[in-house]
Formats: sequence, structure tokens, C-alpha cells
Amino acid sequence: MAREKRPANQNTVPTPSLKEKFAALSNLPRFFKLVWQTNRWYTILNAILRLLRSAIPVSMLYIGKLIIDEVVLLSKTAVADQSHLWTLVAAEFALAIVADALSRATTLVDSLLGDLFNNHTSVKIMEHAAMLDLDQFEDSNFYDKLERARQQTVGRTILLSQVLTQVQDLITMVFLAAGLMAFNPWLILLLIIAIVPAFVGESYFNDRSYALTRGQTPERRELDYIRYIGASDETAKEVKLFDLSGFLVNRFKTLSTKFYTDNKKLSTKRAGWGTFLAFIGSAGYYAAYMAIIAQTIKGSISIGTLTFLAGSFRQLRSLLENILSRFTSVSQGAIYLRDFFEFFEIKPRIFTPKKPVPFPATIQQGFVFENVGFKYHNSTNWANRHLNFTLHAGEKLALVGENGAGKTTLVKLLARLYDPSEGRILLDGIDLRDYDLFELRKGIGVIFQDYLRYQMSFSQNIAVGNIDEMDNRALIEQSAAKSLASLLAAKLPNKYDQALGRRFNNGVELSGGEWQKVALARAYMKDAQLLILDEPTSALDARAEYEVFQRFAELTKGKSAVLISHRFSTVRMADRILVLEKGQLLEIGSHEELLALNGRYAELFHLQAKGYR
Ligand SMILES: Nc1ncnc2c1ncn2[C@@H]1O[C@H](COP(=O)(O)OP(=O)(O)OP(=O)(O)O)[C@@H](O)[C@H]1O
Repeated sequence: MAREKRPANQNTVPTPSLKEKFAALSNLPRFFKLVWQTNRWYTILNAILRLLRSAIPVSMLYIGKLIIDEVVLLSKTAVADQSHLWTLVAAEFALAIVADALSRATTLVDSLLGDLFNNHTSVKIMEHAAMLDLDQFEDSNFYDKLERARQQTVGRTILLSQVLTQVQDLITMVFLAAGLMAFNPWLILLLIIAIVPAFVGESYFNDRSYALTRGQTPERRELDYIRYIGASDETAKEVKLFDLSGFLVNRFKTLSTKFYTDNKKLSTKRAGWGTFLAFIGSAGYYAAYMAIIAQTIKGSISIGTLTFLAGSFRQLRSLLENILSRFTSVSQGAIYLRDFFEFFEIKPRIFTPKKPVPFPATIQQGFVFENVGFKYHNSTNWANRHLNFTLHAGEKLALVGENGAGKTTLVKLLARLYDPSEGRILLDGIDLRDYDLFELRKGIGVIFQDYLRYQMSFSQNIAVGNIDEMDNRALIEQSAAKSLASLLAAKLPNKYDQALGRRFNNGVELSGGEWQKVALARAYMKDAQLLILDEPTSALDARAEYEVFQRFAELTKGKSAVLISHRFSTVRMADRILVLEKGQLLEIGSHEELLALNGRYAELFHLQAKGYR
């Protein structure tokens, strides 16, 4: 998409044209559909309340006119019956009460509907984001879009009431204009002349501020990020030891000062022009006022009509001003809506085919890599290339290679977090892409080296391995026993219900190796056909690692497994070892075979063994 390639810099974000703004209004029906879906009863109630409110101003003005005319009449003549006058006053009083009640009811319904809308769209964003691919999350353009969509959920609540108020004001204006036309049509013309300059000014400055905010999205993300690393439990240790706070504060100051200066420049200019244009508007109003006064003196209209016309003119002027300036913010809101809906248009590229093959209950042959190559979308280098090998059913395969050799990428391809850029991966003779994605992910258990340390309870930290079994305490305890995490649970004050991490009250922090045992238990939560452990034991002490792998071999008998480790004491327990270099397969075979080959594996093995001698 051309828009995505545009560097998000304030100077390069063009201001939307009037045509673009009108075009953006076409997003409103879709927006209202979303509002309707949020809560149809509140939407209907809101419409009724606003319709009633729009008739109030003209009715008030008209009753006011009748009251004044009646007072003048009573003061000039000797009529004693004042009942008509008091009826009118009572009517105006009743109307004032109704107006106030309607206004409060509208505010209430607006805010309730707004809150519900906020929740509804936040959930939709979370659901949609969960469907998207890993590589989409690794794209900064995508993040900008996600960020803007998130901002929309709050901003759209305002848009909602703005659009509704706009409609209400338009109807009010029709009522008032009809009254004005009945007495003095040319006043409408004067009104328009008084309003247009202010509108043009508003519109210009709103556009500039939209462009400014939109252009600042990447920097705002950076600002949030700096704020987060500057003060969070996860980063505090490094920030202190490396004494980063000065560096972070400086970066924060630079960015925030730039925002402040940019915004200040615009706001100051806006205030200056706003004052001048408002002056033109006031001059128009007083010209009309003088004309009406002159007519009253001449006797061609009554004093009541004078107050009615002056009131109508004043109200129309502020209504028109509001409507016109609101038009700019509504249309800009509608342009933001485009960002919001565009986010929902991002479709995952990795999905279940229309007629998926069910994932095998027991893998028969295994996984076959046929000339598999993969390149990250933001990289020109191949992370994996020309991979040809078979992971047999029930086989334990270890991946060995230097940092960046492509081991993690290979297992991500197995779990279909990415699809190969070239070649294919077959499972029991069928392309991985033909299987049901959900079943595939259920059938494969993966623990990555950068597994998450959830700030949740001990049992929940294990249950995330198979969230459907969250309440199955027996299974959680069994899994913990398998990974040796159960010994740890026994020592915690609240056992399996112990909150982990320091973020929330009474949380207990674990050591790196202890966290790994907890994460490892996740792998045992499901009866996976293929288990992938990406350096899951790097933080374990030597004895614990030995025990973990002994158990792992026993517990996963008959199941396929892929292990990534830099420790050869672990690696040699595998049936076969695959040595990767620069993304390509260099050697494959059992520990003994590779030693006999005397190639890279043998070299690395002896290198490590020497270190222990
Ligand atoms: N998300 C990504 N986007 C772009 N390039 C990536 C991404 N992840 C990894 N790479 C690159 O792909 C190559 C292979 O990375 P990979 O993580 O698979 O290596 P690895 O063998 O698992 O390394 P390590 O032993 O350090 O964990 C590296 O050159 C790395 O820079």
C-alpha cells in the first residue's frame, strides 16, 4: 500500500484536502454500524433525546417573544387579565426544566454508550490482533497502525457524541432558520458572511494539527517505550547498573521538547488567527443587530420580535460556527476512522485452508523439509536455505549451530509461525499449509528461549501451555512434576496459587533456572505429537539439566522432539544432531557418526570438552 511506505514524518504527511475529508465521511455509516452493534437501545434512545432537544431553542425564543409582546401590551393598555401572560411564563419554565432534563439524559446516554463502545472496540482490536501473523507484529508500520487503532477506541467516543451533536445542531438550525426566514430572510445571508472566515480558519488549523499528530505516531511510540524502560520492574536492574537513566531522560526530553515546540507553534498561531476571525463574526452579528433595532424603532416589528430575531441570529451564529468547526473535527475523526478500519483490513497470510487436513492423532512418517528457505521480510539475507532432511516420527533431533545460524527460525517454520519463502515442509507426506492451523498448533508444544514470565500465579504460569485446561489442577501438578517445578511449588508460601513476579502484591520472584522449570512444565500440559525446546535449560545447573533431559527422554518416548542447546552434554542425548551454518545444513547424524566424521560438530564438541578438562 502506498500509504504504508510513506515515512511517518510530520513534514511529509500531507494535509487532507476538502475532497479527502468528504470522502472520509463515507466511513461514518460503518462507524454507526459499530455503534449500533455495541448497544442498539442506547443508540435509539440517544437519537430520540437529541431530536427532542433540537426543538427546544426555537420554542424558548418564541415563547420569550410572546411574553415580551404580552408585557408591552399589558403595560400600554388597561387590560387586567394577566392569565395569558402567566400561562406563557409557566410554559417557558416547564420548557426550561424539560431542556435541562433532556440535556442531562443525553450526556448520560452518551457516556454509557461511549464506554460500551470503547470496550467493544478494544475487544475487537485484541481479537483481530491475535489472528495476525508473527511477522506482521515485527513490522513497524503495522505497529503504527495498531497504535492508531488503539487510540481510536478512546478518541471515537468523542467522535460519537460529536456526530450526534452535529445532527442535533443541524436540526436545531433548521428550526431557528425557519423562524428567522419567516420574519427577515436577508439576515440569513448576513449570517453566512459573518461565519465563513472563522470556518476557513478553523478548518485550516484542524488540518495542521491532524497532520502533526499523525506524523508524530512513531516518535510517540518511542516516547512511550522510553517511559516504560525508564521506570519498570523488568528494566530497573539494567537501567541502574548501566546508569542509563541520564541517557533515557535526555532522549525523553529531546523528543518531548520537540512535541511541545511543534504544538506550541501551531497553538499560538491558531489563537492569534482565531481572535481575528471571531472579531469578523462579531462585527457581522452587530451589523444585523443594528438593522433589527432600526426596524423596531421604525415600528415595523414589535419588541418581542426584536428579541426573537436577535436571539435567533445569535444562536444561529454560534450554532453555525459550531457546526462548521465540528465538521472539520468530524471529518478528521472520520479520517482517523480510516486508520481504524484499515487495521481490521490487515489479513493474516498464515491461515487454515478451506478444506483442511486433520492433524494426525499419531504422526506416522514425520516431517520432511524439501529445499526449505526462509527470509525475514525486513532482511535481504536468508535465515534458512536449502534445507533437506527428515525429522522421523518419534525421533529426537538436536539443532546445533552458532548464534544466528537459523535454529530458532527453523523451529518457527515447524510451528507455522512463518511459512517457508521457498520449498515446503511435509508432515506425513502432506504440506504443513494444508493442515488445520489450530490443530497443528495444538499438536505441537514449543518452549522458546524468550518464553514469557507471566506476572500471574504459579499454576497459571504452567496452564498457559494449554489454557483450555486452566482449571485442571491435577494436570498442572503432573506437568510440574515432570519438569521438576513441583519441588519449587512445595517451597512457595501459597504453593500453586503463589503469585509470581514482583509487579503485583505479594508476588515472589524466581531465579532464572526456576523460571525455566516453570516454563518447561508448559510443554507437558498438552499431549503434543512434537515437542520443541529452544534452549529451555540454559539457565539450569548441570545436575538439573541432566535430570530434566533424562526425564524428557523418558516422558516423550515415541514422540518427536526438537531440542536446541549449546551444551553438548545435552545435545549428545538426541538420536540425531543437525548442524546448521549460516542457515544451511552442514552435517546430520548421531553423536558417534558426527564425531567419526570429524567435521564441524566434532570440532565444536572437542572445543567445549577441552574447556571442562
Ligand atoms: N524477526 C526477525 N527479523 C529479521 N531477522 C531475524 C529475525 N529473527 C532472526 N533474524 C535473523 O535471522 C538469522 C537467524 O536467526 P535465528 O534466531 O534463527 O538464529 P539462532 O540460530 O536461533 O541463534 P541463537 O543461537 O543466537 O538463538 C539471524 O541472522 C537473525 O539476525
